[in-house]
Amino acid sequence: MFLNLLLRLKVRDLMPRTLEGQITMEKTPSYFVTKEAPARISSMSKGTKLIVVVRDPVTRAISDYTQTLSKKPDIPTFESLTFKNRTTGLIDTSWSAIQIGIYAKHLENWLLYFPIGQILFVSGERLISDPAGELGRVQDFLGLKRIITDKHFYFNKTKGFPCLKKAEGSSKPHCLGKTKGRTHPDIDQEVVQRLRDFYRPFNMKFYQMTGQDFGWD
Ligand SMILES: Nc1ncnc2c1ncn2[C@@H]1O[C@H](COP(=O)(O)OS(=O)(=O)O)[C@@H](OP(=O)(O)O)[C@H]1O
Repeated sequence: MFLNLLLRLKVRDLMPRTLEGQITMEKTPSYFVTKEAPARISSMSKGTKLIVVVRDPVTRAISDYTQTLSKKPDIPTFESLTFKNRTTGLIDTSWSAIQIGIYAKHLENWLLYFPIGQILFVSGERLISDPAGELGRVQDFLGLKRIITDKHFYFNKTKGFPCLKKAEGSSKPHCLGKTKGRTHPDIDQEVVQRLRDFYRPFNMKFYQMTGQDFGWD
């Protein structure tokens, strides 16, 4: 209880003051999967708008593994970490790369504290194929004028991703850094298929809960 209060005070202390006409934002990838986060955020401010970027959980798991591999090249293969028992095909749901992609389960936790309308789900896939469209949804959700449009983006062939025509406060184009948009290792297609089958029911539940079909199957 004391720790909870301390953490609340700390987060609030770290946040800048929000003046009239300003929005204060805070971003941490792990919030969505942190058990204590909904209660803490709700007790700090019930009206907080929440934005969650989600992508196909299978690609997400591979992306997560790619990130770990870049820091620890000696870890076991993705295939061996995926299974508790490869012969029976039992998936290791305690591996965080797998666990995080069970979005329906994490969302249930948030819905105990926030109405679904207070959460915007951004498609990670559309953020790449149509960044302006997806950011249009974000601006609408936040009650902002649609300032960021198609005009702000171009597709950078070398990077293989959309980039900004001009970075903030600069006249130069800007792409995200090297750690965003890495090449993923080739994963055994049988393992990928097994993971698709594993996530399907959770994805369906997630589509139902959010009223959005993310098209991951
Ligand atoms: N415009 C643009 N440029 C580069 N990358 C883009 C872009 N839009 C979305 N993405 C995808 O963002 C993925 C990296 O985001 P992260 O998962 O690291 O984000 S976070 O740190 O968890 O917030 C990253 O995942 P990987 O491809 O696995 O590297 C990208 O697919």
